[in-house]
Amino acid sequence: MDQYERIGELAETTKYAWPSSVEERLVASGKLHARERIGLLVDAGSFREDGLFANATDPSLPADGVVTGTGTVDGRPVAIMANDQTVKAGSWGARTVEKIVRITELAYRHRLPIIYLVDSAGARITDQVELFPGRRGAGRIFANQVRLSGRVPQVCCLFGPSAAGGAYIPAFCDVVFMVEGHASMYLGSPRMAEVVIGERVTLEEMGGARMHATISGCGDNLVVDDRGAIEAARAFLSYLPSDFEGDPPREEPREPLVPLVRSLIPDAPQQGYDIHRVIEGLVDAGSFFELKPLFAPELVIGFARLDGQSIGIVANNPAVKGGVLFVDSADKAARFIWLCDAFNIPLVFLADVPGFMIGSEVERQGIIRHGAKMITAVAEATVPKVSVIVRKAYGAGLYAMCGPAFDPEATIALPGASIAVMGPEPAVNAVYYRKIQEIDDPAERERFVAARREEYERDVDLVRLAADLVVDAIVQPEDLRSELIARLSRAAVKDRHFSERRHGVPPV
Ligand SMILES: CCC(=O)SCCNC(=O)CCNC(=O)[C@H](O)C(C)(C)COP(=O)(O)OP(=O)(O)OC[C@H]1O[C@@H](n2cnc3c(N)ncnc32)[C@H](O)[C@@H]1OP(=O)(O)O
Repeated sequence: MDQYERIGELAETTKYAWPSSVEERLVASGKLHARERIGLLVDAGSFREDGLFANATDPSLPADGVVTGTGTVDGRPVAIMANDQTVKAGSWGARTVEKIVRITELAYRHRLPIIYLVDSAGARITDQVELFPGRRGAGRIFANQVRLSGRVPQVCCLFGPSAAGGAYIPAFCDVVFMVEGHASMYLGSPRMAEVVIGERVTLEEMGGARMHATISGCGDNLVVDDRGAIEAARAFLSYLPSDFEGDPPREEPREPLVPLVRSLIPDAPQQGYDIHRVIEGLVDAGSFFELKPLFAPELVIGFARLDGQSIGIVANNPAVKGGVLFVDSADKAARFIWLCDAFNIPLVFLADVPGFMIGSEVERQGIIRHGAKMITAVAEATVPKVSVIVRKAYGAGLYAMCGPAFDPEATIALPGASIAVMGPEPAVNAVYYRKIQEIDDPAERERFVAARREEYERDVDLVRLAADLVVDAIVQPEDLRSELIARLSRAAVKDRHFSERRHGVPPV
């Protein structure tokens, strides 16, 4: 066998010579191999691999357990890292780490979105001296990811474990799609927790996909299988530019299937309704791509298209907990606003918010700090932003949903909207508490409260707010879509300078 043939054969065996036991395990688990995942992700024939022969002197470690390279997705170049779970559970040896470090550096230099296809046991414990502590050890992956953040999109599809150090790759990504039943993320495995801190929990309780998508917020969306994760990654990328200086791709405009009509929004401020119906009535048909739908669902975030242009939507959902803002909803909004602002995606806020939650439980959780984080993100966002008061915006909820003080291109109200420091009931109670207590006769007390309530509502009448230039326009529901399209297209030339400084010190 000459050198040409030898190299050809080595390349083939490195890529495809999986032992039959591996093949059987993959089929039984319903999982795909790293190379099959890449094949689904990129445009056919576009993948160019680096470091195929890493550790080629050890045939038990093909490519050292990771596939890296570049390809195109919908014609746009991307960088890819895919753990090979069939090689020592996708653990990272010294060459694995060097390959991951290199692909992150290439993504930085060439401004390529990077997709991490993760299925890994973390550091290869048996090789720790070579891979763990040095300048180009595993820590370098995370240092590079932090430098990439906001420069190019970073997407994680999580197909299996991402144990210990490996859990930080998803953590630094803009989005994490987790395959339900397979994906997990944890710093210490259940086995380790039992030994070290005496805790006995299942893998799902410790770091399963559903737990992270509903409770910790470390996962964004659950998907049913490997193909679903890849489809989600491709869809996510379709809303984003390739780097922080690019414009998001445009698509053909599509009218909503069912336009926004008044009857979708109940008049009574406390009555619940699903904000998804309002979103669907505004955006291009089928374009809403919700993120974190199971985490803090009282606030809805996601990408959509308006007249073919990518937008980010931040909307209160009165169908869940009345749309009140909590610690998690504030965090969810803040990170999404940062994402949109980093990648030039205009923001539309749909406010129907009674304010932030009150009570000792949320105070202990730091609701003030978390709320301030959301308000920081809103204030710092320099992309075009439009705030729509759908029905009500009370208290600091108005600020968090990009009220007039936060430089939206416009504050638009629907005709039934109200803006106030708080709802009428608590306001009357706050101001007249003692007087109300002093009235013994229940009927008289009711009359007194009703009269004060009427005075309060006169003060915050929408026409009065428009007369005082608090709102820029009052728009009928059926006209809101065209109003948003016109205002966002005119704001495209906006000066995005914010403040002379290195960076703020936000409350996080
Ligand atoms: C920066 C700090 C760090 O990242 S420290 C890394 C700590 N990592 C861990 O504690 C994870 C340990 N591994 C596991 O829990 C399991 O292997 C997981 C990931 C759940 C996968 O399980 P399963 O699919 O059943 O595979 P398996 O256990 O049979 O392993 C297959 C072969 O891979 C090996 N392996 C696994 N993990 C590591 C590792 N971290 N370092 C070195 N080798 C590892 C196993 O020993 C096994 O090897 P072999 O096939 O028996 O030769």
